[in-house]
Amino acid sequence: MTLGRLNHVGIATPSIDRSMETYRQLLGADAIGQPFDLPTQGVRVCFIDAPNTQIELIEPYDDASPIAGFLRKNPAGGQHHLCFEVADIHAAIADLAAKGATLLGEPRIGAHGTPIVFMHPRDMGGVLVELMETPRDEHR
Ligand SMILES: CC[C@@H](C(=O)O)C(=O)SCCNC(=O)CCNC(=O)[C@H](O)C(C)(C)COP(=O)(O)OP(=O)(O)OC[C@H]1O[C@@H](n2cnc3c(N)ncnc32)[C@H](O)[C@@H]1OP(=O)(O)O
Ligand SMILES: [Co+2]
Repeated sequence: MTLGRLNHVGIATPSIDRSMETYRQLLGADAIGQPFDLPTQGVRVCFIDAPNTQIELIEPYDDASPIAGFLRKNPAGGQHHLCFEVADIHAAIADLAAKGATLLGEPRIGAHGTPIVFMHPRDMGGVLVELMETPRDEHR
């Protein structure tokens, strides 16, 4: 596999509404999307566009959400994951498995409508990494 673009930085928050306001007021963010639910991933999501990447605000959708677990340990929220693009998610998974990395489950459709998969943080120096297949019309 080849490392692709940094697609987004995932930020866990107990309140998307409050976080949107913080990014708007303190950082001058002016391209803030509408929040939407993604029950299959257990999250409510809102994207903020920065010039070179996106911030993904994520709030738990329910108590079973991975973000609910994260917030129990970090009640104020915080940096949760980095998401890098890959050209072919199945090729990336095969390559990583051959290198002994642990993938967290099967690929699922993520917030950008393409398959995503997560790597265990212990393989990446304590950083939770999401791999996302680049949308077809954005291959470069
Ligand atoms: C919006 C949709 C989608 C997109 O399209 O972009 C998303 O981004 S969805 C985002 C939410 N989904 C996920 O996070 C799915 C993958 N995550 C998981 O499977 C789990 O959260 C986990 C990473 C396996 C951890 O879950 P769990 O084992 O239940 O929690 P523990 O608290 O026991 O943690 C075990 C171990 O991992 C460390 N950890 C947990 N979360 C993180 C994190 N975000 N970053 C870095 N490290 C993390 C935790 O500290 C434990 O470490 P040790 O104590 O050293 O064992
Ligand atoms: Co993400």
